[in-house]
Amino acid sequence: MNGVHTENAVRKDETAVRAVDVWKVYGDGEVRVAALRGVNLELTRGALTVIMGPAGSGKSTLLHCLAGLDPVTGGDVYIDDTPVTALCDRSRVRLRRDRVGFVFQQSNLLTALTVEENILLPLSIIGRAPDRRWFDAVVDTAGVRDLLRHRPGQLSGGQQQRVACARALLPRPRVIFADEPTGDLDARSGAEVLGFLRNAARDFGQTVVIVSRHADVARYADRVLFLSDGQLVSELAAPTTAAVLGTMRVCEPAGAVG
Ligand SMILES: Nc1ncnc2c1ncn2[C@@H]1O[C@H](COP(=O)(O)OP(=O)(O)OP(=O)(O)O)[C@@H](O)[C@H]1O
Repeated sequence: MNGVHTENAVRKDETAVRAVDVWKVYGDGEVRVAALRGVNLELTRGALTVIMGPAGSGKSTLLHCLAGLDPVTGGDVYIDDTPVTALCDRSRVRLRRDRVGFVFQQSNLLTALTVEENILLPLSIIGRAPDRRWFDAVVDTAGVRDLLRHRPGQLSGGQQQRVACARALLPRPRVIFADEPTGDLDARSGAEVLGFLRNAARDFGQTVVIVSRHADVARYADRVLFLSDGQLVSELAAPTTAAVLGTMRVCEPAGAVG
């Protein structure tokens, strides 16, 4: 892929994200919900990890806690060796800005800007100039070169989401967190988005974490973790869709797996 390698690529066997006995409790009394109940995990640098589980199992909560978007109730999260959970609000904002990339179900592109301006926006905000070779590699991998002068309103949902992925990757974050990135897309567009994220991990050494409740997402993963009722209950390495469905049937309440 254009011979572009990141600093991440040579440090592939290190731990990029670590959670130690993470708890997240919402509310108290009768409305108390323990969304995460003692989650421990280590995610390897340069791997694409998918966190799966049924609706309400705590996937989004876990992603938000790992990414420093939400404070935890107990336990610790580290990105590299930085203790995310021990940072003050300002430092957490800086960590998210400098070291974390996000892709959400909606692409959240700015409609007044061109595709190119959207992709460059995170760097523009912090006054960093793009490395043109890296920009080209990211744009070509995302398959959006022909769209650079378009505005988001002129793109399909799948194209918009690939632009959002390119925007997340361009600053070379330590981790890209994606929350149901294909939730709004048809199968083909979803496959293109997931293919992009997998290539970012394989070819650029980008650490990627995706949460999803759809078994077909797992075929792009190096590793799948299964969350049930706020706890990690199982995992598979480089799984087939059939293996994922089998594990989901064991892990999930009856009738939850389609
Ligand atoms: N802000 C909040 N306040 C109170 N409870 C919450 C809040 N956010 C999530 N929860 C609860 O925490 C639990 C886990 O929710 P979460 O959204 O993390 O699950 P999920 O696996 O991502 O679900 P889905 O697949 O439907 O998005 C659920 O019981 C949910 O109702």
